[in-house]
Amino acid sequence: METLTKEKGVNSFKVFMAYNGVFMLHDSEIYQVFTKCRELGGIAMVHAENGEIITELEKEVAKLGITGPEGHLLSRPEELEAEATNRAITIAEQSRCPLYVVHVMSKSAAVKVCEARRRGLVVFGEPIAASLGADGSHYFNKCWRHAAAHVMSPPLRPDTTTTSYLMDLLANGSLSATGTDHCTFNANQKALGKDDFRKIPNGVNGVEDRLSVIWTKGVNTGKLDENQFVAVTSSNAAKIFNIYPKKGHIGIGSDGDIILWDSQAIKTISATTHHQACDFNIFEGLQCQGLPVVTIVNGKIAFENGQLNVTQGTGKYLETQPHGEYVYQKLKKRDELREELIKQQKIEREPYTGEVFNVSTTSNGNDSKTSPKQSTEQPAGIGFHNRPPTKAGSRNLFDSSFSLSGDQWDDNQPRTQTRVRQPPGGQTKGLW
Ligand SMILES: NC(=O)NCCC(=O)O
Ligand SMILES: [Zn+2]
Repeated sequence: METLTKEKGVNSFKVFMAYNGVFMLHDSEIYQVFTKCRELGGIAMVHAENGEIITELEKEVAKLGITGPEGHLLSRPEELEAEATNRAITIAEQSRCPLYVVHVMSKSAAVKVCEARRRGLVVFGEPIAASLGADGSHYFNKCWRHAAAHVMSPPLRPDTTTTSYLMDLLANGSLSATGTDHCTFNANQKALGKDDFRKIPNGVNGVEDRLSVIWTKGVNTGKLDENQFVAVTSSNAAKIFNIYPKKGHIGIGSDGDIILWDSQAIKTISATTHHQACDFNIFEGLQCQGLPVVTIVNGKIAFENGQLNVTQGTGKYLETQPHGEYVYQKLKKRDELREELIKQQKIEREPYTGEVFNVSTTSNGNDSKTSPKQSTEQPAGIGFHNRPPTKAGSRNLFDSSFSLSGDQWDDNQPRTQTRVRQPPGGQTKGLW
């Protein structure tokens, strides 16, 4: 990560909480990535789904005889997206790392992003063209090819109000930018999973249609105004990833990447007319009003009159710098204040000078040495368990510190009786 940031112009890192056994990271690993990311001034990105539970649900669904694409949806309920989103936010908060949640697909995951932002955390949520323009009913389509073409993760949601809900959250600033997660496969590639939904390659289209889908579903419905459209499709992302105003802005000094937009132009999206090397389009049949009519890239016309005019190899790698102000300015200030606050909470004490006993409570790996030792110090013959500590060094939870007779392992150590004069619930004369 350090090499990428310092030498290769990379300022964001995506971690996966799904794809168990392949890309999935565990919480401690995510914490380490986020901590490093924060140290480098980068932005952590997350694919938020609970990969371990997905594996279990996949097995259950398959056991019930479901092999088709609907199994993909049934084993990835939106609660698993919301849980992981919340967990990623929690880890980001603890590591004080800015977080960008990619492909927000469900209402409940989006709500987790909203709640975090309401608490002032530096968290951004990105719905995509697919979650704003399509829904999960397609997984139940009778045609295998059709259903499989929609397989992506997290999946499209069967709740058909999800698309407009996510658009509302873009409009009120709770979600920040829109992406596509464009990752297409032809039917014969999706067919890897023809007998087992778990083997269908994940991914759908989005790049070509993103702007028209968002204009149609966002601006034409009165949810977004034109300026918000520009913000959520372009300038917000440029700010978050620290390439503004080179990108995301029209002005002197900015790159000549511009589209001319015709808000009245109409087209019906179809795989038969699109410009993508893919035999399916998840927006097939969607009538869009609002289209790019001319696309200018780096000052040159790349698309006009429905014709693409690009030369392979003219794209440029864009380096991104860490510690972008838009994301990091307030984080730096917060760090200063946090350090101050922690210092203020330090308590000056006289050092403890009494005796120190070994006890059975081991809470971390460092105590593992004392645990076997203390077990030999227990009074002999009273029948306590003597299990060694767990691999992680914690007390073995099967190892009780009590015996059936009521004896306790430290009965040989002196105890003092305590009279509680002001117990909760009122005074008593008895002993507690
Ligand atoms: N999203 C998806 O299904 N495919 C792309 C890989 C990923 O981000 O999960
Ligand atoms: Zn992903």
